[in-house]
Amino acid sequence: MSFALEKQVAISAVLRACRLTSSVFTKLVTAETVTKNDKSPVTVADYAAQAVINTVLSRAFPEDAIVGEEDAGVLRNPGTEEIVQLKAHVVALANDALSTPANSDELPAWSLGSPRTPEQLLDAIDRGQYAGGRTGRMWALDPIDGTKGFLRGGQYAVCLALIVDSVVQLGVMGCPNLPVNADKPEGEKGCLFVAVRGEGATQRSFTSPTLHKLLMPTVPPESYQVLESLEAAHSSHSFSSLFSNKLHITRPPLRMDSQAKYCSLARGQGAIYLRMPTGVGYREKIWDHASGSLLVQEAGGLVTDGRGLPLDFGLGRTLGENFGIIAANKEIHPKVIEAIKAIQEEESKGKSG
Ligand SMILES: Nc1ncnc2c1ncn2[C@@H]1O[C@H](COP(=O)(O)O)[C@@H](O)[C@H]1OP(=O)(O)O
Ligand SMILES: [Mg+2]
Ligand SMILES: [Mg+2]
Ligand SMILES: [Mg+2]
Repeated sequence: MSFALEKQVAISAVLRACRLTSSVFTKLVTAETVTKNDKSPVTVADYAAQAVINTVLSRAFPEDAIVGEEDAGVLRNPGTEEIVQLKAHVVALANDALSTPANSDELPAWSLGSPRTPEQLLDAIDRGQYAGGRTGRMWALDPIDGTKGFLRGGQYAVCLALIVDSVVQLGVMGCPNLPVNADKPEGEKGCLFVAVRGEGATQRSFTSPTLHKLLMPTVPPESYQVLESLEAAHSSHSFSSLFSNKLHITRPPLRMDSQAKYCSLARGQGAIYLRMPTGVGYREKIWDHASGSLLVQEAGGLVTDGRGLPLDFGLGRTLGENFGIIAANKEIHPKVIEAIKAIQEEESKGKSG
């Protein structure tokens, strides 16, 4: 199945959300960032982008479920003047993003309906509360993946995937701060990555609708480089350094926030995306890996957990008991799994010896 309509709708929704997040960044004030219960940040832009994308999806596919990262709980109980203003700003940004004219290849604003009331937009955010599961159609949405990257002006991605009966069929990611040409870091920024299962991985700029095919290159061992999280709390940097020693990798790790790592890997930067657990029992979320893992697979790579097991998108909102994430091209991937096993064996011998 080609999912042509789903692809067009997802591209339009992600591009609208990316324009919104980019416009917010330059004007963001501290009061517009809230700390969630898990201590991670959420900003006015995360809420507004989720409102925009869920509104577009609900209009095009009213029956589809959505598993989105954010919920509107904080905005529904405005206990302080700051939250009242945050809610007003979310509403204004979302309505603005839904009503501005788009490029000719996108869904036109008129097709998205008239301005939404605050209640409609909060309801749109909360359409993302679906619990996930084994069967049926559902969208996985991360309105801003890498909120810390967004806040520091680094990499972040607006990530949307369609999952049907636990299998990711479509992935669309917008990376506003990623250069269109990886070899020209100071050139035009704003890349959209699109993958459809069985049809390949593609990239385009935000401004031109032409999709360019991505194929992961063969990488000689002396050019291996590890892609990993910038945040040491998100993946084990110490394991990564043991791993680099094991494979005699001399290049320093390429650290960046968000699923921009999958995007970079798919277009030939780095060679191995290594995300090993830090040991605090964090469960990876499906919206953090659905679109990126499909992109890498469609570009010719393999994505599994650290034991070589496939990622299971049918377990609910998380990937369950998965152990880390490994993405690499098909030649390198088995070597990575082997190296991880060897390090773990050495570590356990060290502990028992
Ligand atoms: N303790 C954690 N371990 C692993 N990933 C985390 C943790 N806390 C948050 N994340 C999520 O990891 C992703 C960012 O990882 P990376 O380090 O690859 O940029 C984000 O989705 C982030 O959420 P968020 O979407 O809120 O930014
Ligand atoms: Mg978050
Ligand atoms: Mg995320
Ligand atoms: Mg997020």
